[in-house]
Amino acid sequence: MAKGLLFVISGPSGVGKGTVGNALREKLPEITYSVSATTRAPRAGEQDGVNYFFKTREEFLGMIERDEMLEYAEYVGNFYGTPRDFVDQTLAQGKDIFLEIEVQGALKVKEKFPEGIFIFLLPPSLDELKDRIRGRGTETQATIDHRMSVAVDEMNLLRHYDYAVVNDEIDFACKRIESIIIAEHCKVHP
Ligand SMILES: Nc1ncnc2c1ncn2[C@@H]1O[C@H](COP(=O)(O)OP(=O)(O)OP(=O)(O)O)[C@@H](O)[C@H]1O
Ligand SMILES: Nc1nc2c(ncn2[C@@H]2O[C@H](COP(=O)(O)O)[C@@H](O)[C@H]2O)c(=O)[nH]1
Repeated sequence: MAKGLLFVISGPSGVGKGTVGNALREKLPEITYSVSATTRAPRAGEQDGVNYFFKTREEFLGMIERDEMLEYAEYVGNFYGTPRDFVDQTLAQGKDIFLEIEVQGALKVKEKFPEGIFIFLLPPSLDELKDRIRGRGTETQATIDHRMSVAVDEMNLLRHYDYAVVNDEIDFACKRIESIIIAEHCKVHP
């Protein structure tokens, strides 16, 4: 059986990875998403095992020691990582898998899966990015400032990606990503 394709969608915090991801899941219910582990505290409404696997720092470090992470990164004071087994099992079943992760982690995945498809979601502008993070209402002013300063460094790493998708309108961004998925599956040498 042919293995599935691994898609990585990344981009700065607040650009809309989660929002576009949710819209894609509605349109393409067959898509499998990896659920990350994090040491960040849950936000209101977030559920363990659905949005993230919420871990203590000790539990997370244990997962790293046992080599259970495909990649992990420390981002704005918390650890985030992709559990390896679920990704391997999904690909082995011939299904595509989608990772929604920040840029340091995406580059680590690229070292291990150079055949992966790396999509960078861009904001229409930095001002719009700041408005989106602020508008979400989940971060303190200090965290917004920290995330914005990281965002500038992250956008300088766009050259390592295969595709750049501007998230101006959710529907347009979804269509662009759907087109990438279709094109990747039509490749003679995927
Ligand atoms: N195309 C868009 N136009 C306007 N607002 C948007 C758009 N896409 C997302 N948003 C809004 O921007 C905010 C941030 O979106 P979202 O939480 O999906 O970003 P994210 O990239 O997943 O963030 P993080 O990396 O911090 O998890 C949300 O309030 C969302 O409703
Ligand atoms: N390297 C990884 N980054 C991840 C993972 N899961 C999520 N993320 C990214 O972290 C930031 C912050 O997320 P938030 O939920 O606190 O806003 C964001 O860019 C996520 O995409 C992961 O497994 N590895």
